[in-house]
Amino acid sequence: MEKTPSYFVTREAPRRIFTMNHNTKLIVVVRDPVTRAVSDYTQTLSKNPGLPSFQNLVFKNSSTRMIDTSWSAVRIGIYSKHLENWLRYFPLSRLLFVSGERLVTDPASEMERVQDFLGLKRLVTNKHFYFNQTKGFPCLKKPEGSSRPRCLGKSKGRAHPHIPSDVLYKLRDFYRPFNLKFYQMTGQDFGWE
Ligand SMILES: Nc1ncnc2c1ncn2[C@@H]1O[C@H](COP(=O)(O)OS(=O)(=O)O)[C@@H](OP(=O)(O)O)[C@H]1O
Repeated sequence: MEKTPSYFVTREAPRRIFTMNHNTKLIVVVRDPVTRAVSDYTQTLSKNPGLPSFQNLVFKNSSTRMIDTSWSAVRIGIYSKHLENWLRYFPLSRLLFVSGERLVTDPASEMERVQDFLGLKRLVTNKHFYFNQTKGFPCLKKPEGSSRPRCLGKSKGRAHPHIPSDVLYKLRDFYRPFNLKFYQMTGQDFGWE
């Protein structure tokens, strides 16, 4: 097993992985691309506090308010475009799309889908998770090799900065057709508004 968020959006990755093993099963966690962009920005901001504001980066120029698709935080969320590249090499049945939202609201059922997809026994179930009020996310009750509960680290589930709502609307409008295309391609409605 191997993971990195960048595989899904790297042009050469499908061909390379297909050449390595054409039976590879691929699991992709996707979340609302607008929240994803803000999350991506938040992560970069944490490493570079002098970064311009989100609204400065998201538009090509502030008067036309055209979305800057060359900004990686925006580009990565155009899931339908990336999926097209993968479908040149892999049938849809080799890909599983996990909902990032349901991974938070109902991790056990998303983990069931993962285990079924991999042909594994459903060993990870509801009883392995609890909702940690302080973290604001589900955590593992008892990870393997430990008797203590474990949440993901500080860099997962960070507070996002406030982004003006008109900026978010613009971005939402931008993604809408790509999201619909993605729902059609995957046969899954992720419910991003
Ligand atoms: N259980 C649990 N605990 C904490 N965080 C959770 C959990 N489930 C999903 N998430 C969401 O995961 C987001 C971070 O994952 P990333 O994909 O950005 O990580 S990485 O790219 O592999 O570094 C992170 O995004 P941010 O909220 O923007 O920090 C979380 O929303």
